[in-house]
Parts: sequence; structure tokens; C-alpha cells
Amino acid sequence: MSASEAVTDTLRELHGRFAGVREGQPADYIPELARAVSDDFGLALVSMDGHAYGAGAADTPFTLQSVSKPFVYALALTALGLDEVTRWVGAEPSGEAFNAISLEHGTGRPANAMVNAGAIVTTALVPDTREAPAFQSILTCLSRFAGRKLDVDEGVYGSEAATGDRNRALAYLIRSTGALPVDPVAAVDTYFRQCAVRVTALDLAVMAATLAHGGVNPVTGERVVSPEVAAQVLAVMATCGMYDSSGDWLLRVGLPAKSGVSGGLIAAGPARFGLAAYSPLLDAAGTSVRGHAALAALSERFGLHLMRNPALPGSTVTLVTTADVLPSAPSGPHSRALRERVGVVAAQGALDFTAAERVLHALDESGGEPPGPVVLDLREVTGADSVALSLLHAGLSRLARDGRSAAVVDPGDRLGPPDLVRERTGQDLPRFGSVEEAAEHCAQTLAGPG
Ligand SMILES: NC(=O)CC[C@H](N)C(=O)O
Repeated sequence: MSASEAVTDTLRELHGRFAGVREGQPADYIPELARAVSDDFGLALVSMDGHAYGAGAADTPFTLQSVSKPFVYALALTALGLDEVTRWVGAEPSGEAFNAISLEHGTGRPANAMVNAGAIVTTALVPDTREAPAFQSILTCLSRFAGRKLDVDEGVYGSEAATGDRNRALAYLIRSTGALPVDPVAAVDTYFRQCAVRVTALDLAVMAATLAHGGVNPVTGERVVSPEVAAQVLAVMATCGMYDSSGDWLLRVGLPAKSGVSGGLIAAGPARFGLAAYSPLLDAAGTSVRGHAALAALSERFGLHLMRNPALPGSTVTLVTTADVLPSAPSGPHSRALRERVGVVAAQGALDFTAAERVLHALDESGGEPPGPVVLDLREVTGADSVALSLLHAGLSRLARDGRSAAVVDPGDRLGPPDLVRERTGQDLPRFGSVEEAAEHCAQTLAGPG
């Protein structure tokens, strides 16, 4: 695992860039949250293949708070369908703070499922029976999104339960308008519990990646919700996830997102990545200051803005094999054992960051144990954007630093002209016209001068 460290390097770089930011403060209206460690700062990214990357405090536990809302919304949508859920909670940005006391004129419906009023209704919609109590279903659902068994931080739950009068007031107000179908006390209690479920930034990135991956957890392979529900949730996150700064966020960062007052923040690049940050210092809207800055920079760096960077045409498949199974293996003097140690990775189609990350990962997986030299076959590549190019250069340069030799089959100069490649990768990358020749060259390196 080293070429794909180039992705981690970017996370580390952004982590370093924002770790010194001291603006904002931890939420203190839930007393237990005020005890958070201000310096904690974690970043995480999970790909659609389930590759996970983290920097800083990516394993530090904290509570979900409002980041729970999209996932419980997904559960309610799964149980009742969009039309029934929409009878009780709308899907319009409220333009107000997360805890605003405001309901739609006439109907009493909360504006959307991302503000507290809407989330309390959403939680109340989750079927609650003796065999399947609502909170059990919620915890199970959140755990399936994260790909591991989550638990409740009882301290944070108790702290919010003891002080959460504003949310109780909201629930009573909702019932008084006739819109909340169940007991406000029970609904708010379940809501406080879901907010106190403990996660890490890496968990959050997996959860966001599951939404981005059409409802299938890319790490466990489990289908958690349908593709339709995943898309509905992402749509509401895009328009309402950041409360009264949702418009500005979509404009600048361009990704569906959700923030929480513990300092957790997720963003999802549909069919691309799940992103997450944790830092408890919050701005006035209740969003992590460092998290906001870091995810915005990450989106910019990796070209993830939805409106600016639609998926490139042409799928990219990378194929990992060893030189020994090539249709016409080199006929040179090298033994099967030697050729087996030469990895071959073939990429096809248009390369963007998504594709480039796959290629780097495939480079890491290729070659025997310990990993031998590798041939990167780019003949079927139709193009590469600048993000993909610089990531490939960085990955190849890391391989060289780690002492793994590489050769490319790149008759179309997809990696760029040799001079540029030399400058970017710090080496004269051997180039060949065919995989056979490249593999033969690599086997030669292994065999040594004698
Ligand atoms: N924005 C948030 O994260 C708010 C969640 C918190 N539990 C509350 O209801 O106040």
C-alpha cells in the first residue's frame, strides 16, 4: 500500500493546513458537548470500492447529533415511501437555523427533515412496535450505514435529555398543529438517543459513501437502502443539509452535506466518494469551522463540485494480473517465478480522480508478495484530466521512493511528454510499446545484471 498513499498525503496536507485554525467554539447548550477536545481534528474519505483514507483524529469517537438526520430520514422513507413521508415533513430549505421554532403555514409541517422540527417528525415516523422498537431499528440502520455495530454515548444522551426543552417545545408545538402522529415525549427521547450515537470520522465517511454508492455500503457490500431512497436523501441534503447556509455551501462546495453540533460533517460525491470531517469548534450556524474549510478544499482539490465536474464519459476498468498470465508471455529466458512477480495494471477510458485512485490502488495490489515491479498499461486510456495526471505522477513517484520499479506502456503519451513525466515523478520511467516488452524488461530487473 503505497501509491494510494498519495491520496492520504492530500488529506494530511489539508489537515495540516487547517489544524491551526482556532475560530469557533464547541456547542455548550448540550453541556456534555462542551467537554470536547478543541484540538481534535480528523478527516476521512471512502471510495466506491471501499478504500478508506484518513488523516488526523479520524478514529476519535464523537456523537452523531444532526448528522443522524439524513440516515433516519432514509429509514422513514424506506418504511413509508416518499409520498407518505412528505405528508408529514416537507423538502424545502427553511432559510432558518437548525433549531428554529417554525412550521409551514396551514399544514403545520416542518420545512424539511434536516432541521430539528423535521427530524423529530421523521423519527416519530419510524415504526415502533414491541418486537421492533423504533430506536432499535434506528441503531441497526445507522450501524449498517457505518458497517459496524454502533452504540450510544449515555453521557451525551443524558445531558441533552436533561436540557433539551427547546426540542420538547417543538414537538409539543408540532402535535398541537395535528401534524405529529405520535407521542412528543417518546419521539424526542428517541431523537436524543439517535443524536447521541457514537461514531468516528471514518465511520461518517463510510456512511456518506453508502449514500453516494446508491445505498450499498462499499466496505461491507451490504445494501442498506434502495438507490431511490439514497438519491432522495442526497437531494434533501443538497438543498437543506447545511440549514440556512445550504445555498452558499452548494454554490461553493457543490456536494450534498450534513453538519452536526458535535463537530461532525459529511459530504457525498454521488458515485464517487464519501467525505467526512470532525472538529468540535463550531461557527454561528453550528457547523465545524475546520471541517467546513477542509471539505471545501477537498472538493476543490479533487474536482468534486457536482455542477462543475460531471462524471467523465467512458468507464475505467483496471485489471490486475501478473505478467505470467499474459496471452503471449515473454519468450525470454526468464522463469515463470520471475514473471509471476511482475504485476500488470491496465486502465481504460477517461481518467479522472475517481479512476486515478483506482489505478493507484491496483498498482498497490499488483505484483507478488513482496510486491515486485509493475507494468502500467495505458493503451486503452482515452484521456486524463489534470487531477488524474497529477495523482498518477505522485503515485508513480511514491512507488519509486519505495523502491518498486515501474514501466509504462504509453504509446499515446497519456501520462504527458517524457520531460514532464520526469519532472513530476523524479525518474526516467521506462516506456514500451507492448506489455510483453515492458514485462520482459521488468523480469530482467528482477533477474539482476548476471
Ligand atoms: N445541529 C445539530 O446537530 C443539533 C442536534 C442536537 N441534538 C439538537 O437537537 O439540538
